[in-house]
Amino acid sequence: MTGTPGAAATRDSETPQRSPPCSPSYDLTGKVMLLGDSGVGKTCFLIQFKDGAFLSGTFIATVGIDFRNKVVTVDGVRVKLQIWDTAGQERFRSVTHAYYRDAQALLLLYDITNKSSFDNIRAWLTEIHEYAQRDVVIMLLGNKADVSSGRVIRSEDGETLAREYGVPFMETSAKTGMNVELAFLAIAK
Ligand SMILES: Nc1nc2c(ncn2[C@@H]2O[C@H](COP(=O)(O)OP(=O)(O)OP(=O)(O)O)[C@@H](O)[C@H]2O)c(=O)[nH]1
Repeated sequence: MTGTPGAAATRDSETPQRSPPCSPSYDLTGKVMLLGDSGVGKTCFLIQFKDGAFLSGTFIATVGIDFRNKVVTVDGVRVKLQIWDTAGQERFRSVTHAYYRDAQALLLLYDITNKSSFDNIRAWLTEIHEYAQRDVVIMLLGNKADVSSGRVIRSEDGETLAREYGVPFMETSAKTGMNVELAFLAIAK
C-alpha cells in the first residue's frame, strides 16, 4: 500500500525512521484506564504522571470519566498514552464499563491505608474479566505508600494477591511520585 497523506492511524504504526516529515510526535498509541475504589488516588496518580504535581487538600471525586494524553518513550519508540481516569464511585460504574473494551492496559489501584479498597480488588478483577478485552494488560498498584503510620495492607499481601491473579504488582505514591512513571512505562511495553 502506498502511504496516504494525513492517515494518522497508518503513520502511528510506522517506525520513527520511516515517518514522513510532517508525522505526529509519536509512533504508537495506547489506551490505559485507571481503576479502583473512590479515594485510592487515581486522579492524583494521573496528575503526578502528567504534570509532576500532587493535589493535596480537599478530595474532589471524579464524576464519570476523564482523560489525559502523555507521550512516553519505550525502547526508542514514542508511545502516546491516552489515560482514562475513571470515577471509583459505584454510581458511575455503568458509565465506566462502556470504556473497558477499548483499553489495552489497566492500572488497578488500592490504598494501602484502606482495607476495603484492597478487599474490593477481587470484585474489580471480576468486572475487568467481564468487560475488558481478554488480552488486556493489568497491573496491581498499592498506592499511598508514603503513608507509613496509617498502613493496614502489607506489601506482601499485595504481592500474594497479584501472584494469585498472575499480574505484576508494585507499591506507589502519587504524593512523592514513587514508581508512578515506572508503572506507566511497564504497561506501555
Ligand atoms: N498521602 C497520600 N495521599 C494521596 C495519594 N494519592 C492520593 N491521595 C489523597 O487521596 C485522596 C483521593 O485522591 P483522588 O486521586 O482524588 O482519588 P480517586 O481514586 O481519583 O477518587 P475517585 O475520583 O472518587 O474515584 C485525596 O485527598 C488525595 O490528596 C498518595 O499517594 N499519598
